[in-house]
Amino acid sequence: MSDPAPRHPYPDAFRPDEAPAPHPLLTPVLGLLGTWAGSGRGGYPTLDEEFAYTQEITFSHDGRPFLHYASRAWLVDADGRPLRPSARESGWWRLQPEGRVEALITQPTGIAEIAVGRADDGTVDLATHEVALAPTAKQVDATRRRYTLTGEDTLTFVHDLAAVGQPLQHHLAAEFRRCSTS
Ligand code: HEM
Repeated sequence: MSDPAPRHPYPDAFRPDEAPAPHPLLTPVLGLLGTWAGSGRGGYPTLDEEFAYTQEITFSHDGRPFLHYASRAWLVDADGRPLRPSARESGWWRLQPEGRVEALITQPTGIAEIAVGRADDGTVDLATHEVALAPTAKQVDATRRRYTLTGEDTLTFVHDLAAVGQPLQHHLAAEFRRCSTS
């Protein structure tokens, strides 16, 4: 009798040297594969004060020309102790020729973004192509996300936001270290 609930036969890879072999179109983003943890600060003109946060990001692939992307953040106090869960999102980065990227990203706050941009020489720069909002979501008009590999195991991230009547401007900046992949 066959197993009624077989495990998925095509698990994701989190390292370039892990099976399955990465699709050639993933070459410009191979340095991002894996799990990253870091901390950052954020703010916005509509908020009373800045905030500090910690964030985990994971990029993986299954041999096809897209990355699975997942991010979860939590607010922390001045000593880095967790205060509460914060932004969470996941999606797909579809790699195209010449390092072009089409990213589909959704958040539990009712925001779905399609961002387009380029991956090149250790940086990924994504800007909004379209935003779709659930009926009760806050107004978000555009974002810009820049990821920069500053070393094999270090990554910076900056995020600009045009939302709730404000023009595109700084919302987040963070620095990450690669988590061990053994
Ligand atoms: C690490 C990721 C992020 C963190 C830690 C973060 C944190 C925050 C915090 C603390 C607030 C204030 C409201 C609250 O206390 O919850 C906020 C507001 C907001 N964030 Fe973020 N955020 C993140 C990513 C994003 C992204 C990716 C978007 C949009 C695509 C976004 C859009 C907004 C909007 C629209 C507001 C509401 C501003 C207002 O109503 O005045 N955030 N964020």
